[in-house]
Amino acid sequence: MGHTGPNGEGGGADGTVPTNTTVNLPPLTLRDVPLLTAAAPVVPNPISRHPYFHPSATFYISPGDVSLRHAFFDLASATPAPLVAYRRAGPRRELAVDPALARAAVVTCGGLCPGLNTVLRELVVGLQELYGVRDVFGVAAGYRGFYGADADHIRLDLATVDDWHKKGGTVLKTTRGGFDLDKIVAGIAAREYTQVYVIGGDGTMRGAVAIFEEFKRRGLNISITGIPKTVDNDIGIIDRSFGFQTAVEIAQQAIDAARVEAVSAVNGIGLVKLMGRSTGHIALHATLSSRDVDCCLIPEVNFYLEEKGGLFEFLYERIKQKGHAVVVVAEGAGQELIPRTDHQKREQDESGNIVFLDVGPWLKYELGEWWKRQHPGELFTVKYIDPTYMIRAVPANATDSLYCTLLAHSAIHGIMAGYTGFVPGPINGNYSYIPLEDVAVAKNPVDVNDHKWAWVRSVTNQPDFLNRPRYTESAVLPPG
Ligand SMILES: Nc1ncnc2c1ncn2[C@@H]1O[C@H](COP(=O)(O)OP(=O)(O)OP(=O)(O)O)[C@@H](O)[C@H]1O
Ligand SMILES: O=P(O)(O)OC[C@H]1O[C@](O)(CO)[C@@H](O)[C@@H]1O
Ligand SMILES: [Mg+2]
Repeated sequence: MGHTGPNGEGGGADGTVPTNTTVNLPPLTLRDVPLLTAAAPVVPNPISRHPYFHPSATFYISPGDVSLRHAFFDLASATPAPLVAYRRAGPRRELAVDPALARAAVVTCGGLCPGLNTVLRELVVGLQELYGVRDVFGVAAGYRGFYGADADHIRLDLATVDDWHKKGGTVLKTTRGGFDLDKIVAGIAAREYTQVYVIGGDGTMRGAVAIFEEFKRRGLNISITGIPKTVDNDIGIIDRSFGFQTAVEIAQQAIDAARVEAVSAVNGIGLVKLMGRSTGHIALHATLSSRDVDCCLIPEVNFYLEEKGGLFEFLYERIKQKGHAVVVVAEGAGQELIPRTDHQKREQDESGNIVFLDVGPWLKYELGEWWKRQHPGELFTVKYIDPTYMIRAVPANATDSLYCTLLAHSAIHGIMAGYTGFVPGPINGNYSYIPLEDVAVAKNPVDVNDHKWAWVRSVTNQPDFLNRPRYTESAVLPPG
């Protein structure tokens, strides 16, 4: 069978396209990244003069190279979506920045994530070894470090960062909050930084956009790039964020332990809570990797506890079938079901993120109470495991280390080419430069209509919770 062209063109009477026929694709839009307005005169890339490494003819990215946002196209669609392209990341033959005049600042913001130190190390290594940038500074403790004391600006060199990739966390320290745009930009200008590398999650990217705009408003010839970090994998457009795969791997240990505890009890349930505020990627991938999970609860899927088709009835049935059950719950799942006080409804962290209630102990308690009511006298055990910080406070695994290295180097190549206000990241495996403003607003929820969630459902055989009987409102405690 052939494929139908976008407008039914090129095919036989039935509208199909014979194989090996050229098909007209929709127009292509380049989501370009900005260039520094006052880029320096063109400088040949110093990598060309490297004493040991002689770049091949294809080493440099050509000015016309782009990567496509979507790898799949529906040739049968009558209204095909426009194609979106991004500039390919990588070294350019000619630079718009003179490395001899560059002064770089690197900073980490937001929560921890495996690989932060690897990115920091590779930024220093790439800037100094590949491009010969002498002045590289680590800014301590997140955005507030930019307007902190002299001691918050730490000169970095190859010797200093040598073993950083072996360490979890961030040697530079990180904080939430403290985003004072005027003070940050004034601090950057006062220290005469010419390029700024910001490593952080969605909030950090929104901050970087504000800094980028302020640079423009003040006419400052300083470039900025955001290197996306989030263990939750909740940043859109890019394939995934670094540290995520390490977190999924470490989560296996918690699921294994939960299974052992559940199997070894009479009517045992092993309950594991994993990170994931607004997205359930860690829980989803940990479930698919483990194969031992009977039910995976994520923020994107509403569930209910009691009544027909609910979680508890399902778990009871599963225990009757095989003697035990394992449940993985993402921290953001079921938040609307947990009773909360007015104060709890308003609570925020320093960055303004809503503070979630702890779904794990709540679920364990509700499950225990339900069992006592429904099955009095029957033995029952829930073992609850909360590996929250254990899955992110570790060094990156091999896959993430490689990823962090390529991200850091992509960021440097882009900055040296004169780009600013961009995020480096893989799109369908191709490292690309994406406008910061696009990444700052692009979310990455689990698509419950795509194959991945269907795989979870087929691996766990869990209910879809669509036949919710009586719960229609959030459970809310009376004021006080
Ligand atoms: N809308 C915004 N505008 C400017 N700055 C922001 C904004 N949102 C957050 N920030 C700042 O960005 C920094 C990091 O934000 P946040 O604590 O939300 O972490 P994050 O970058 O989202 O990382 P993660 O949530 O993955 O740990 C903080 O200093 C915060 O003040
Ligand atoms: O306790 P902290 O450091 O504020 O971070 C917790 C949050 O950070 C994240 O790991 C995102 O980085 C979330 O999954 C989690 O809710
Ligand atoms: Mg965030």
